[in-house]
Amino acid sequence: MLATHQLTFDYSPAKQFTFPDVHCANREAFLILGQSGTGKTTFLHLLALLLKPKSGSVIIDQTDLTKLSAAETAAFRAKHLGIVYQKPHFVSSLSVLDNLLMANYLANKPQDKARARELAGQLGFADHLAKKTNQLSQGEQQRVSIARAVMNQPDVILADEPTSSLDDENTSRVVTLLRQQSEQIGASLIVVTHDQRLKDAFQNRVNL
Ligand SMILES: Nc1ncnc2c1ncn2[C@@H]1O[C@H](COP(=O)(O)OP(=O)(O)OP(=O)(O)O)[C@@H](O)[C@H]1O
Repeated sequence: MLATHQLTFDYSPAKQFTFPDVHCANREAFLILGQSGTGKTTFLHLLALLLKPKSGSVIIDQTDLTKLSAAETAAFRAKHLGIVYQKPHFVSSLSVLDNLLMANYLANKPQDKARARELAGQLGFADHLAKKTNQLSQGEQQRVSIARAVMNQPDVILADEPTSSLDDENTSRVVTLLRQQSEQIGASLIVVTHDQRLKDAFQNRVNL
C-alpha cells in the first residue's frame, strides 16, 4: 500500500508544487497524468524519497518514509520499491543478467539467478540474458527495466513514462506486463505519464 498526504516541494520560491493525495492498495494500479513540466518526475522522485518533500508524508505499508534517515531511506528503497525509470540507466559493461542481479546486490539479498531467468522468460527476453544492455532494442530494454524493478518482489512499483517511446502495440504490452507483475507479487503500481493512451487502462487516476 502506498499513500501520500499533502506533499509539497520547492525547487525555488518561483517553482513550488502541491501534489494531490494518492492512495494505492496492494495489487491496485494508479495513474498520474500530466503534460510536460507539470511535475510528474518530481512527484515520482518524492514517492521514492529520491527527493525530500518540503512537507507531507509518503506512507508505504506501515512506514512513513519521510521520517527515515538517509541511510534507512536508501535501504528501504532497495528492498521495498521497484523503479522503472524514464531512461533505464543500465550498467553498460555488464550483461542483462548481471544488471538484473544488481537489484539483489543493492538490496543486500542473495543473487537469485532463477528469478532473473523466470522473469526473462515471462517478459520475453530469455535469449538476451548474456548480451550487453546496449545490444537490445528500446522495447527490449524497457522489458529488462521492468524485470529489474520486480527482481526483489517490491511492495510498490513506480514507473516513470514507461511507454513514451513505444508504439501502440508495445504500449499495451508494457501496461499488461506491469499490471501482471504487480498482481503476481501483490505490489501497488504507480505510473506517471503524459501518455493519454494509458487513460483507459487505469480506473484510478489523477491529473497534475
Ligand atoms: N533540479 C531542478 N531545479 C529546478 N527546477 C527543476 C528541477 N527539476 C525540474 N525542475 C522544474 O520543475 C518542473 C517539473 O519538472 P518535472 O521533471 O517533474 O516535470 P515532468 O512533468 O516530469 O516533465 P516531462 O514530462 O517533460 O519529463 C519543470 O518546470 C522543471 O523545469
